[in-house]
Amino acid sequence: MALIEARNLTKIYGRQVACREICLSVEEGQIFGLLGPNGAGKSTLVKMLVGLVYPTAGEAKVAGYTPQDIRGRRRVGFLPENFRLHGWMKGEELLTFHARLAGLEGRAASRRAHEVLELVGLAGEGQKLVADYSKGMQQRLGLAAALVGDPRVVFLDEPTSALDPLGRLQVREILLALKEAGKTVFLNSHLLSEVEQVCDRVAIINRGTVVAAGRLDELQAGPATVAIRLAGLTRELVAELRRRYPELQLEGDRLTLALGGREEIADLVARLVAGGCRIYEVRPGHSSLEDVFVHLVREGEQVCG
Ligand SMILES: Nc1ncnc2c1ncn2[C@@H]1O[C@H](COP(=O)(O)OP(=O)(O)OP(=O)(O)O)[C@@H](O)[C@H]1O
Repeated sequence: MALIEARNLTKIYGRQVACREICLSVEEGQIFGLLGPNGAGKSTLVKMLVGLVYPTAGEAKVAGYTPQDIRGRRRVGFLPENFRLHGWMKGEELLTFHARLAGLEGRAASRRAHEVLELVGLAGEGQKLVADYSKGMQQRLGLAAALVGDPRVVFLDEPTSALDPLGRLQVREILLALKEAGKTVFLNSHLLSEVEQVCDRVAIINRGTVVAAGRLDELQAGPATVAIRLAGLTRELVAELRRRYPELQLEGDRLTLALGGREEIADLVARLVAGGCRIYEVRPGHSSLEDVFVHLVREGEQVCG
């Protein structure tokens, strides 16, 4: 069942098109990653999905309701990118306040505040003023506030930008625990390695348009490389291969080629063997998410000038 659905979502600010006819759907229990360069429209898309910005055109459903519907909002947690928490409140007080807003009362609200403080690694810091928290601690507190109402769907806009490597690891663990508990997570992140490690599906947007979407292995299934250790390669065979693979490199007994896809490897090896080569090692490489991202964003720049 799709818990997040966007159909032709478009947002135009004056003459600036922030999002153009975005379609996507996220199944229940998935961690979905949204990637894109600065200004691509990621935050605008999230703001439309959580009901903070009205779309110019198109529609969205989150947890079965339109983003403005209070019944849907009760099921949604949100950590905005540039959030400001009340500095004059203590951490625990702020979370108890958010727990009350989410409908919990009295002891249940303070118990839940304790639980989420612990979940984000701030147990023992709840009596400090939020203004005295470090940036990373404030980000953890923001994440705790997003989770305090036990939402079914969580939108996190750059949740680890202020965190050290250990903090990032903890957030990844929290995201995986949320998935384990059946929650749906929509993650905006610049950190490709983070997305690669936790997301089931990914969309890449550039200049307000989705330029790729799918499972990570599908996105990475495009151009591939292969490194082959071999003996007996003749000049004629090298010339033949170079016509087909202009980026061919030969160093000692190691031949490296850029292929159109991994499925070409079997035919390539068969041709080498038929040409009299002995093969010692075949090592396929796949394109990283970074390769895919850079390729798509650069391609977009060339098309748009
Ligand atoms: N309130 C606004 N008024 C006018 N233009 C806006 C507004 N919010 C965003 N934009 C424009 O819409 C485009 C998309 O911005 P958005 O913040 O959604 O991008 P982003 O992908 O989240 O960027 P970043 O990664 O830098 O946070 C940008 O050109 C931005 O200048």
